[in-house]
Parts: sequence; C-alpha cells; structure tokens
Amino acid sequence: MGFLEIQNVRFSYGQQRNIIDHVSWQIEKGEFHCLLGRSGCGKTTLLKLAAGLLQGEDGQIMINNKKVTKPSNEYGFVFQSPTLLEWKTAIENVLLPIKLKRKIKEQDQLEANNLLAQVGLAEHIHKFPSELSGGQQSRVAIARALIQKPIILFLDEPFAALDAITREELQHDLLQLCKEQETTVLFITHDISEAVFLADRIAVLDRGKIIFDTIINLERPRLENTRYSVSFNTYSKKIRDVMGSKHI
Ligand SMILES: Nc1ncnc2c1ncn2[C@@H]1O[C@H](COP(=O)(O)OP(=O)(O)OP(=O)(O)O)[C@@H](O)[C@H]1O
Repeated sequence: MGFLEIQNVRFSYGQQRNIIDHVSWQIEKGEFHCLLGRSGCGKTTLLKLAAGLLQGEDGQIMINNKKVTKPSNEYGFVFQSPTLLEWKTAIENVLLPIKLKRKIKEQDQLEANNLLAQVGLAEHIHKFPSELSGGQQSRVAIARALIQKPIILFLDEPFAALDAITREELQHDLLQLCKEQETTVLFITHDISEAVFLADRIAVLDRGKIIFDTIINLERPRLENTRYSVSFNTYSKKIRDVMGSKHI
C-alpha cells in the first residue's frame, strides 16, 4: 500500500457529476508526484480530496495507513497565492504554524532561519510581505509549509504566477528541501516542463480521469542541464501528445 493511497475516488459538485471520476493513485513514501492537466480538469479538486479538504462520494483516501476524513496539521500546503500575514515578518510567518500549536523555542527560530536561508532569504527574514517580491513570498510560503516537517506536502500550482527563471530557481530549491526532509509530495501543475523537471512520477488528468501516467526516469539531482537533455524532451513531447497538441 502506498503512503498516499487514493482508491477509486469519485466526487461531484452538486449537479456537476463526476468531476473526479473513479480515480486511483498511490505515492510511495518520499516520492515526488506531479498531477498534470489542463484548466478545469479537476486537479485542485483531487488535491483537496487527497488532503481531506473535500470528501468523496465513493472510494477512500489513506495517508500513512490512516483513512483521511479531514485535514491534519501533519500535512503541509502551498497554494498559488502565498497567503502570508501582511502584519508579520517573513520569519514570523514561517513560525506561525508552530506558534498556533505551542510556545516558540530557540530551536524553532534556528530552524526557521535555516529554512529561509536555504530558499535564499537570509537577508530578508525581518521584512514584511509587502517588502518582498512575489517569488520571495512564495519562498516564505514553502519554508512555512516545511517547518513542521509535514508527512506529506500538497502544492497547488505554487509557482504559476512567477516569471520563468524565478520559477526554475524555486523548483530547484523545493527539490533540495524535500530531499533533505524526505517529504512525500503531491504537486499540481499545468506546466509540462515543470512536472517533468520535478517528478518521480506524473499522472495526467482529463475530465476527472487519469488518462496517462509515467515514471520520470531522469537522474537526480535534477540540474539546469536536465532541462535540455534528450530524455527530458522525449518525456515532454510524449506528455504533450497525450494532452492534445492542438490545444497547447
Ligand atoms: N466549489 C465549486 N463548486 C462547483 N464547481 C466547482 C467548484 N470548484 C471547481 N468546480 C468545477 O469543477 C471542475 C474542476 O475544477 P478544479 O478547480 O478542480 O480544476 P483544475 O484542473 O484545478 O483547474 P485550474 O487548472 O484552472 O485551476 C471545473 O469545471 C470547475 O468549474
């Protein structure tokens, strides 16, 4: 059984039937999976089901052998909008999930400093979100999600609003951090190159069904050159064909 186990899950929004149409999927512990698909195909809905934010009509979701019935503070989330508290500094935002549970200790401060340094924000820890760029705010959101060492990390198009180079830098930083913490990851994107660069495995969703999946057998660590390799382009082309080239 996978660490995340999605078993034959179906979900409808009222009259909109089978937005998720009997999907099964599993992620082994420490693996990084990308769910790829065109706008409106049901990616966010499937992520919400996996994280316990929505309940399916049929099937079940298991994380670490436990049935998922509601969200847990053992899970980490990063959304497209960084959703930082404007009146708190970068480091205070990172420490927030801990502060909501208990008193902050010196070790937590060190950990927050360390995470912010790893995402290139060592000199910005006392800045407020309004003083940070969009990319820097996304970095804070990643550090905030990882400070609690979540057993699983859910990311919903976290880099979609960023420029191409910043996005590549963040993809690189995210892989580093997840590797260090051996985090299990479900990452949603509509960007084929992003998915191929990040993933151990990719599932393509179309109208609520997984229509294709592939293991991405590219060497790790993934480097800038990885993006220009023949294998990278072969994977990208295959997925692009599956998703329908006339639409892209
Ligand atoms: N709260 C809701 N109530 C009713 N319908 C919804 C709701 N949320 C999403 N939908 C519909 O469900 C379908 C799937 O939406 P979802 O957000 O899961 O897609 P997505 O693949 O994540 O799209 P995008 O890439 O544009 O974010 C869409 O047709 C959408 O209009």
